[in-house]
Amino acid sequence: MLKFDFTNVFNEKIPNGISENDIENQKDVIYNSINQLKNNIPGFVEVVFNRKWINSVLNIKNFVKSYENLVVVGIGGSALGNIALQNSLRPINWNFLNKKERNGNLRIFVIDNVDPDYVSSILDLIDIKETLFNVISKSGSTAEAMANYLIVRGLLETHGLNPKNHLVFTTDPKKGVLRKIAETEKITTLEIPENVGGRFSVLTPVGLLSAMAAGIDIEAIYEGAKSAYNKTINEDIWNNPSALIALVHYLYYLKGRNISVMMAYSNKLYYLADWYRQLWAESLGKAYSKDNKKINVGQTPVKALGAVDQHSQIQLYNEGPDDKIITFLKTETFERNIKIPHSHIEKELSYLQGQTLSKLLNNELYGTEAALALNGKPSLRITFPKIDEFNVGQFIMYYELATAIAGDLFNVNPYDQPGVELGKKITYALMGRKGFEEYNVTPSNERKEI
Ligand SMILES: O=P(O)(O)OC[C@H]1O[C@](O)(CO)[C@@H](O)[C@@H]1O
Repeated sequence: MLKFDFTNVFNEKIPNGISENDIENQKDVIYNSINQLKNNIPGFVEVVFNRKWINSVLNIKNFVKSYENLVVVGIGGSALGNIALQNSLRPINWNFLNKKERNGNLRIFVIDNVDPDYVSSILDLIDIKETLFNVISKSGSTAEAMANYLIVRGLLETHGLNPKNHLVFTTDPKKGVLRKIAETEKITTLEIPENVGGRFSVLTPVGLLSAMAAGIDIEAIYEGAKSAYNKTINEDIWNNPSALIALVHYLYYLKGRNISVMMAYSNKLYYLADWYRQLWAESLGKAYSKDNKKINVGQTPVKALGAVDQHSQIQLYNEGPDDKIITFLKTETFERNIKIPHSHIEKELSYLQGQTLSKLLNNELYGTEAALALNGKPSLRITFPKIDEFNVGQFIMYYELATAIAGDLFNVNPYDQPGVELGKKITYALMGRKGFEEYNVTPSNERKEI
């Protein structure tokens, strides 16, 4: 079970801080929000109470396990959840282990960008004959995902391999070009539920396939997610992590704290912060309210890694503008630990010798947290007793629900992303896609470069 500590959110040293009364005053909005989550269960919650999605992935387990590598091709919500699960629940050196050390499980790669240096370097690493590609796109129209799919497909054909044997399409059940191709060519497909958008889709087959392929216990992730939902639909606001996360971020936003930093004191948890960035940014950064008034709201999510970013960001967090609320992610248990040896007699080093790295890292967290509190900066802390499937499942569901509740507080629709469309259309026009001519902009002539 994750533990949540909001003590430093209510710290009296914070100039223009929030009080427990401020939370109590929002109870009605929260009750409405929770009732919505109970009576009108969102698609991203429904999936974890339905065996269908896990079964759809287990059905192709033997096919998947016959490969050495799984390469996910997708971007945004189709990639970030995969990356977060892989990095938090498998060792950081996973892809360097041999098959026996991986218990027969697959190496996992994610191609989410269209930087040719990056794509080539991943393709260089794998033996294509031993590789299964999971092309993930809800819409089937995202340029980056489709370009990389075409590259992979071309490569398979160049090697004389039957694409059908090396491809899985994870896409909308009815719509989109991937669905059409899959039907014509009888390519294996997994469904992304119609009512679950990309950034909320990690617990659908989008995230489940690569997790299963890496030997991650997907049932335990679901158990964690279910327990988070059950805790969130309780009306005791003080015992409701999702509601409190949403509320403290919203109330501090109203007081000018328009940046939400998630600072993980664990390299494994860092990728959850990356996943959170899309969730919080795309869901809450909106021009219009639910009742169509121009409001231009949103809180900018930033990720940071402890202790590394103490030496790059913390000066700013401690002394810079009062525009941030910080969430610390902590783990009580590391898979491995390292004792710092006694190598010197110099007393400047004696405080380190004989101690462990885990103790140093967590004390760095406490030090940073205390310094921020003394400087009047709000922070909360989420503790993982252990980084395992159950707790990661909880974390994901708590944050998806917090985002839904924050949508009500900010009075925006957390499930759309109209602001992404214009840039996409201009790109289509620049790439010569028919039907998008009106979006053509002249990229170079009118600009001045020095
Ligand atoms: O799965 P798709 O449809 O390719 O979309 C990828 C990503 O693009 C967006 O639609 C826009 O950035 C995200 O919401 C989504 O996660």
